[in-house]
Amino acid sequence: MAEGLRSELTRVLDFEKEARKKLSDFAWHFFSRRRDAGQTYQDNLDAFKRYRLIPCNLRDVSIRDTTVTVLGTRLDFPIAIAPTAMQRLAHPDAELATAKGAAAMNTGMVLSSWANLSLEEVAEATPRGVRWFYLLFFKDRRLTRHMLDRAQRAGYTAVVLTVDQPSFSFSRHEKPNLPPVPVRYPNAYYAGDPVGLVGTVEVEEHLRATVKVPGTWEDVEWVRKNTELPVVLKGILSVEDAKTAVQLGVDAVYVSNHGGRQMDGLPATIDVLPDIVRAVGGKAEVYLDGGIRTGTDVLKALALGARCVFIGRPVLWGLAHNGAEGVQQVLQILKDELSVAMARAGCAKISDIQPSLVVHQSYYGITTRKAVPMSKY
Ligand SMILES: Cc1cc2nc3c(=O)[nH]c(=O)nc-3n(C[C@H](O)[C@H](O)[C@H](O)COP(=O)(O)O)c2cc1C
Ligand SMILES: CCCCCCC(=O)C(=O)O
Repeated sequence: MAEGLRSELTRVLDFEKEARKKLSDFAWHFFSRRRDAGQTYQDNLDAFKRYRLIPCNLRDVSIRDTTVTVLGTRLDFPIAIAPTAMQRLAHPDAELATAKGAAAMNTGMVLSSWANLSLEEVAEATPRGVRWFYLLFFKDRRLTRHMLDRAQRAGYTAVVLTVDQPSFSFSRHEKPNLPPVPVRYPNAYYAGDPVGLVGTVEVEEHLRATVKVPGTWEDVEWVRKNTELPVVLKGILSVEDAKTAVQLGVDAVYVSNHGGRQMDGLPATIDVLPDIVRAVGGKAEVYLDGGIRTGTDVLKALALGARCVFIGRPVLWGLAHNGAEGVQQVLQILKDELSVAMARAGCAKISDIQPSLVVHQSYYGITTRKAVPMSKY
């Protein structure tokens, strides 16, 4: 671990415990939230353990190179930050701290449209960072275009469209998921007010009127044709969707089940990854998130065809623990663990990580059945 980042917390899950101590009840429950019984959330974690690693020994792995190129940009390691809403709930520096932590590690960050700071504020604080922007679908396409232009002008280098949210928690049939205190969403608001929205009722009304749910393939096509930025589709789980995405010319397919927050009963992302990689057939980059907590999780995802993985909650735990430095610590732990795992697996560089490194436990006749705990959330 880099000097200055020494900590008693040596594993990513240590940060979860620390975050619990620091976060308000609302923030803790919002971040931990999982849909219904939490089966998908839990399966994201358990599924990684169902894959076994078969190392190749006696190779020279004394020097490891974890660098990777993602959408043409070089990252020091293939672990980046997934978009997560409302980071002010974790730390007063909110998305600024996350961006600084990512930039310090030379990896990428996706800024959420539900960020509490404007995309320009985040960009100004980390001019050399690698930043992508998660864009909402808006009913008014002039607003979509306005946000695309803002993101590009501020130096964001890709647009991420989240396609697994055909409804939001603020839709009428669900309990609102908005914080009890006034918040700013300067990237979700229009009408030229730079402060953004405050107040729960106002937010809900505005969002119902403005945000287009569900987005459709037509919206994806429109965005692709109306921006020079590469387009990433986040939330793909089916082969059919992956094929359509490729046909529409998207640049990357991002396998995600929204960390189990959107719908329960979905498969673990690592389990669907090989089929998606096959369907994409090298015509777009493939990413994955959901349940990544260790370097061996990352190694398995890369072996099964992901070019890069993203982490959601672990970053929020690091942020809650210690702002930008906490985010950096979480990333450093995963980077170090990946490097060690690569050495033990016989891989000196990322391209040495091949599918033959991973075998599903069913190959050995092992069929673990684990009870799914009922969620407390
Ligand atoms: C508190 C929270 C807020 C999130 N907000 C967004 C969001 O604004 N947009 C989005 O596409 N995904 C959002 N996600 C999903 C993450 O991008 C990611 O898919 C998920 O957290 C990955 O699982 P992990 O937390 O196990 O790493 C959110 C997740 C959490 C935990
Ligand atoms: C009104 C704000 C809704 C934010 C939804 C963010 C999200 O994707 C999540 O999983 O939470």
